[in-house]
Amino acid sequence: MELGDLLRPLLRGWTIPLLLFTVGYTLVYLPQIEKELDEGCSLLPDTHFVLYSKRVVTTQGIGPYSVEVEGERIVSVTKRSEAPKSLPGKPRVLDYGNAVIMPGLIDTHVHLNEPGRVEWEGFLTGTMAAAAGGITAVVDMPLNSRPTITTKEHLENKIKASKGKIFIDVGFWGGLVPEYAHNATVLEDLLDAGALGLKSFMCPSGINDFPATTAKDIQASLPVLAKYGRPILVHQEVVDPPADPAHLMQGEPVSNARSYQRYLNSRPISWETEAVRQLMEVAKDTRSGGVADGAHVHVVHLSDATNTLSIIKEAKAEGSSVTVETCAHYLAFAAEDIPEGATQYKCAPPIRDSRNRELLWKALLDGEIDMITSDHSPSTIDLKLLEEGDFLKAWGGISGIQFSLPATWTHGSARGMSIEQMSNWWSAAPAKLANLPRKGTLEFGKDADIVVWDPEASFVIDGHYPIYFKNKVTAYMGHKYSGKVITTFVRGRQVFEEGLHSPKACGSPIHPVV
Ligand SMILES: NC(=O)N[C@H]1NC(=O)NC1=O
Ligand SMILES: [Zn+2]
Ligand SMILES: [Zn+2]
Repeated sequence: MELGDLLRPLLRGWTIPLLLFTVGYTLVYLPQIEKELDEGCSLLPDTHFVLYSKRVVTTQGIGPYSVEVEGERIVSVTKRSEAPKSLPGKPRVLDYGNAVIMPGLIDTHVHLNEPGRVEWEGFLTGTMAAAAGGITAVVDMPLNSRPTITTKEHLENKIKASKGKIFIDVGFWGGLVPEYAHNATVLEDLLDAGALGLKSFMCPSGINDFPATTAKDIQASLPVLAKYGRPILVHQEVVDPPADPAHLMQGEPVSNARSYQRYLNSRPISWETEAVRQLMEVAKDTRSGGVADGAHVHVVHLSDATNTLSIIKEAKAEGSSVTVETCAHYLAFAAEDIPEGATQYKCAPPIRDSRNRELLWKALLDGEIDMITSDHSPSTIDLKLLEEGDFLKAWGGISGIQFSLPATWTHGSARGMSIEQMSNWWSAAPAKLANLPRKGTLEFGKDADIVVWDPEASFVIDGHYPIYFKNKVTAYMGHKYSGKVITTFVRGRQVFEEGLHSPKACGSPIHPVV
């Protein structure tokens, strides 16, 4: 008698119980485990629910819609004049009345600084602030974490460090530095490891381990990026003319260092214009049939709209694959209003005068600037030198990720911006830049990344206002804004509601679509 013959009668009696066990395990027990894993990820117990309001931003326009969410996705977007009824056995209906329901904001320019400079910021605090500001995804810059993210190993290490610490989804830009700019293998490894694109500086970055690239270095990276269809983002300042060394952190003490105008003069418009001129020259390679057809050049944080923008406009018109962002702080503040010694307003390129601010707004409304970011670039409070108020030596970087939505709305609505335009600059356009096809709009099948906010509610950011980023120094302090975030959903999980975050941080690292 063989073993099989022995087992056969045994198995015969066991077949049905075994089958039942397997089916039960798969249908009941496994989902239970998944649910437990997910427990604490959402403030809402439901995994199937409907959001309703009179002002939902859809691809068909803004109006009364219900948005049905099941699991991590949007499963329907339906126009209807009244909220559906909450009935037993049916998905719960969350009726937000006249509030705005909009795709979550995507901020493609943030410095979370972890690992390495966690005293400046970190995954946990940075993404808590983002969630409270209605941001559902960010793309993190390769600096100022330490080490900077210039190799595959560094990126893998960073992705590991984010585990269990992100409340929203986080993608990563890799860093382009002179050392590897001409080394296709290192760049390909970095892109294979998950960098959504590359980022480089055309001037000193403020930290020693992220040196500046020349236009030639950038040009060398473009064919590699073309192969992957990914962008390079460039900090568009070159030290030209090199007349004033005062902006350098280690410079000799100079008189008038508390004067904002003094700082502004130290980083003239010509720095931006010349960098963009050089950059648009190499961006010609991205044109159809060019050696870098498939790559894309993105100008970050445009501050100057007087001389620089026309060069970008021309490059676009001539067929180069180019986009440009500006930041919420350039749209919210003006040099004339910055008090002496108020280094919380120091950033690079600098905030310019109010006439320039109006030109930035005009360029956005005319479609010449593609999108907005926060360039949330915090440091420890001591590096801001608030007591000395020394603009020349203080860390250059504004913390503001939590206030991007209200600042943009307050200043934009005063200039005729619509909610849909804002949504385009803060969600659809950045989703396109980072190539996140599942994000950026409220549509069937997309990630349920959603912000609900009240455009009419206003508030003052004062000492009592809950600020979630680590070092609570911000240019937005003391200002009044309208546009209050009510709640934020990330892939169907309610991660923030009225001052409360979900108990667990269940955001995911974003991997490139291949
Ligand atoms: N290193 C760094 O984050 N620099 C940023 N800060 C800023 O104001 N502009 C920048 O590029
Ligand atoms: Zn920059
Ligand atoms: Zn930056």
